[in-house]
Amino acid sequence: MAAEAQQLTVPTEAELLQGQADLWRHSLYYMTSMAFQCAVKLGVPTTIHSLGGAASLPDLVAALSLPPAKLPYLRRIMRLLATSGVFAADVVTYRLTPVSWLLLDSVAVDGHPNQTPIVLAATSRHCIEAAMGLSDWFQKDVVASPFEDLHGVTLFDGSMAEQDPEIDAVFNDALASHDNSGFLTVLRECGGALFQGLESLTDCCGGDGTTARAVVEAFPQIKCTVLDLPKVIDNVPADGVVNYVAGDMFKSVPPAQAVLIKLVLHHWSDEDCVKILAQCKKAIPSREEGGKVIVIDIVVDSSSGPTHEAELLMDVAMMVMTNGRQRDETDWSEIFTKAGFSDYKLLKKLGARGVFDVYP
Ligand SMILES: C[S@@+](CC[C@H](N)C(=O)[O-])C[C@H]1O[C@@H](n2cnc3c(N)ncnc32)[C@H](O)[C@@H]1O
Repeated sequence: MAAEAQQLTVPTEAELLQGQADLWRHSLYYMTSMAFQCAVKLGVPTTIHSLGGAASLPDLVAALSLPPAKLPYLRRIMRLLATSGVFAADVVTYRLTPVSWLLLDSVAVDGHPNQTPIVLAATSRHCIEAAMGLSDWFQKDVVASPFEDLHGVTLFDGSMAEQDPEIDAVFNDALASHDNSGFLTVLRECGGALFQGLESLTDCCGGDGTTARAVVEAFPQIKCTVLDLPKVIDNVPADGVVNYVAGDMFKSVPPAQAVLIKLVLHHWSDEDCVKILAQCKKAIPSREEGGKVIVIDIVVDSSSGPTHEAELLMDVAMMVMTNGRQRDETDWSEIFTKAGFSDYKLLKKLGARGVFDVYP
């Protein structure tokens, strides 16, 4: 012990000063989230877009109908958000960045729907209070997530709507905008490899059928079925394109040549994923007959940088909000094997998402 203590190197004065600045950063990161939420709620991205893509502070204050006395405060918020990459700034104007392009009302850029609902859900009182309870949660012997432990409901629980319809609507919008984003990129980058030649497909937890309709539009020969909970399916109007089935994926998945399960498994524990995938496997024929499960989900990689940081933040978000987690390729491989699959291929990594073909 003493020998170990002698080897401790005390940080230099300069390092401690840097450490203090880092401590402020880590304690106050939530101010970035709150400033981000504030700009989104005020409608700053859409306003910059409607002003031609560049706006000065006086332009913004006028267009947003803010009291002129708030201009210096808005400057401080915008400076922080420009430093964080949400907006770009030169001496007098603010412009959109890829982040703020994702937050425009009525503008879906390259099939990415407006991501405002995600910002509002992630920065909602429900999520923040659950995250604030993490240390208490660690000391309790409970299996429920901090969110469920605090609020008494899970994210997909029907009783959330009864308890608080407003926040239930925020979460439903957030899930829809999150899950529907980026699928056109998947179709473009690996649609042929995934869907060419398929006769039928079940989208397990396919929500309102947005993904299934995009598949049928690109591959009209595929007969698509969407499975989701009754509370979701009961509110989806028949469209004559997709067959909607209300059910529970833990009990059975409608049979098809392939099952798609997109951005679902990261919400569930390893044990639950094995149960869900086992039901998916029951729904498909053998590999020789073209049977496969298409898993699209986050794959944590070992690199560093903003995408990796986003993957780790999403991992802790899953810990706080659900019993799920984000997984690296080895974790996914173990789950596929435990669920009885013989082989898999990671076809593509698109941003943080991985696209897998998993074979029975
Ligand atoms: C994260 S969303 C996935 C949406 C969809 N896969 C997409 O990419 O657009 C989760 C969906 O799972 C559904 N769900 C949750 N539990 C389910 C269950 N036991 N059986 C069927 N669907 C379920 C929810 O209603 C919700 O629509």
